[in-house]
Amino acid sequence: MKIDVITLFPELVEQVTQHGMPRIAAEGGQLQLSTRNPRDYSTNKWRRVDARPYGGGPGMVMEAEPLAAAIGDARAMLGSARVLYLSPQGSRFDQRWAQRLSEEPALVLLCGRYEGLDERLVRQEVDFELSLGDFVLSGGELAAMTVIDAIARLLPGVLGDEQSAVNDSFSAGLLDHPHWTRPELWRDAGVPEVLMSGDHAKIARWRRQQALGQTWLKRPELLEGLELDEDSRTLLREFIAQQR
Ligand SMILES: Nc1nonc1C(=O)N1CCN(Cc2ccccn2)CC1
Repeated sequence: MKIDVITLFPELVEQVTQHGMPRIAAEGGQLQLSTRNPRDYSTNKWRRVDARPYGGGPGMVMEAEPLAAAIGDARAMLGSARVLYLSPQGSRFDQRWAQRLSEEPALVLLCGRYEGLDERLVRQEVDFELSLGDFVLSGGELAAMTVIDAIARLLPGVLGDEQSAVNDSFSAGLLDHPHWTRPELWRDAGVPEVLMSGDHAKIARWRRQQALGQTWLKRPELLEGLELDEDSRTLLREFIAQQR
């Protein structure tokens, strides 16, 4: 998968393939990341790419033309690529979006700064507008790096088999089950007996119940979107009964 990121801070975004799963994906050839600075497409000698907003008001707006030219070059290099704009106005990014985007052959990620982009550029060039959440960052770069990380782990061959199980719980729409590791006793707190039993079927069932229970406790709205099978409903009822 090819990703080209249009950003005023290429050196920041390029850090994302220096660590973790994006690094593994880049070294393994599953992910090819490139960056592009809109200032290289500026038509003025100051390399400015922002201007004052029509209608007045604070801050600056990124001009359409340098961004459109950068997108044009990115698309020429990648072949037909969808354009994703990271902004607080977008649809909420989640694991389903990560899965959906990881199936694209190529993406152009657009990182905005200042107060945003000229609306005509958004309307004419942007295919997806996504938000990481209802908060305001300094720019789209950290959001783009987060999206790249979430996509990279889903690319074929990047996660080992044992790790893809981690994905399963999230992609199944549930929160993860809790984890314990050595020492067996820490500050007088031990480990649930079932995890020491060596009974892998029983452990898997207990972990499923914990994932269901933790989701019920912390993010009940996630359960509303799921069709639980009879066994899961039984596990959840048992968990809830134990809470009382
Ligand atoms: N939340 C987020 N999820 O994705 N990106 C963000 C985010 O906060 N930012 C900061 C502002 N940038 C520029 C901007 C400002 C206003 C309207 C559109 N664009 C975009 C990226």
